[in-house]
Amino acid sequence: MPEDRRMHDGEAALPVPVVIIAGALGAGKTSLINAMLVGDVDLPLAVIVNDFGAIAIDEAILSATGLPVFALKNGCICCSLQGDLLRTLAGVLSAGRPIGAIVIEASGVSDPRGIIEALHDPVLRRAVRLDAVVTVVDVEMHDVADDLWQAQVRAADIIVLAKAGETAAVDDLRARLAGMGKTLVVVADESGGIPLELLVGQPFQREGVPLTEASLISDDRFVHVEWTSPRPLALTRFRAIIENLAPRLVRAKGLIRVVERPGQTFLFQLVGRRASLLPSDLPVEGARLVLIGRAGNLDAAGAKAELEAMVQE
Ligand SMILES: Nc1nc2c(ncn2[C@@H]2O[C@H](COP(=O)(O)OP(=O)(O)OP(=O)(O)O)[C@@H](O)[C@H]2O)c(=O)[nH]1
Repeated sequence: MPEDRRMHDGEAALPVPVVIIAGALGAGKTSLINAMLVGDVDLPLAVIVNDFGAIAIDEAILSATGLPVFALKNGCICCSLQGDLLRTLAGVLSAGRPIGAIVIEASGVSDPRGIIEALHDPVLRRAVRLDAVVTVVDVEMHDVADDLWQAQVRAADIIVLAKAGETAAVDDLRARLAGMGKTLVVVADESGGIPLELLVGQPFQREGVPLTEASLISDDRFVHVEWTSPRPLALTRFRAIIENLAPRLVRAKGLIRVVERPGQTFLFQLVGRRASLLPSDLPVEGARLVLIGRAGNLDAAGAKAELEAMVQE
């Protein structure tokens, strides 16, 4: 069981453990954190989440657990938001509530080395201690040739395999990861989680990650569309638009209401070609959507115009 780092009067505070959760867009990072938060955790946690855009879907999902969630929006914490991360961490630590550990969910476009570097801030290092860098890998959908995927894997102390279906696929992936020097590989349970004890308590020893401005993989290879509607959507029209855009989407998520089911919110998720629309208790007026694609492939303005036309019809 991780030690309790609550501050008591007159006691010097121990550094608060920090866990970074990294991984490709849609790999299963939020699901992993959600499963850990709703599990029987005997440690007061705070979560910092880096949604890619201003429409903070992950923040909404994780806030539903009732635990304190702090969002970093409009950028990527590994590069443009490093200063925001440090300010947010300072804010979490000085908020006056007991904090046993801080979980940072990186955006799917983050190179974890930028976050690790930010945590080396000399002042912050007295207050926080990086215990583990976790990279979530989607067993079915990952691109081993992608340099961002490789950077995320190489930076990890522990790899969590999400969406593990066929044993053969898991075995193949384990072998590939072993070839990259990654042998601490855990398969997420049915809820998408792993025991928090694996991550917090004993910091992993890691070699310094050599990092230069030039070697950090920036987030400008992706473009995103953020779109809100005050009115519910026609489901058939929404489906047709998403099917049309899907070949150019890497990731999409959002909360929508549909005219066919008044009063019910749905959580829309798309990773690659796999989409789901599930009832949700999260509030939304009409729709809040984020679509992400590769720069040069997704026409962000065109996609937004299509969505806009849907509610004008
Ligand atoms: N079957 C299955 N689905 C999963 C698992 N983990 C995540 N998913 C689904 O995969 C989709 C993306 O999951 P998220 O947890 O939002 O992924 P993420 O890495 O946080 O996504 P971004 O923050 O957008 O990069 C959702 O539809 C999840 O329900 C898993 O272990 N098994």
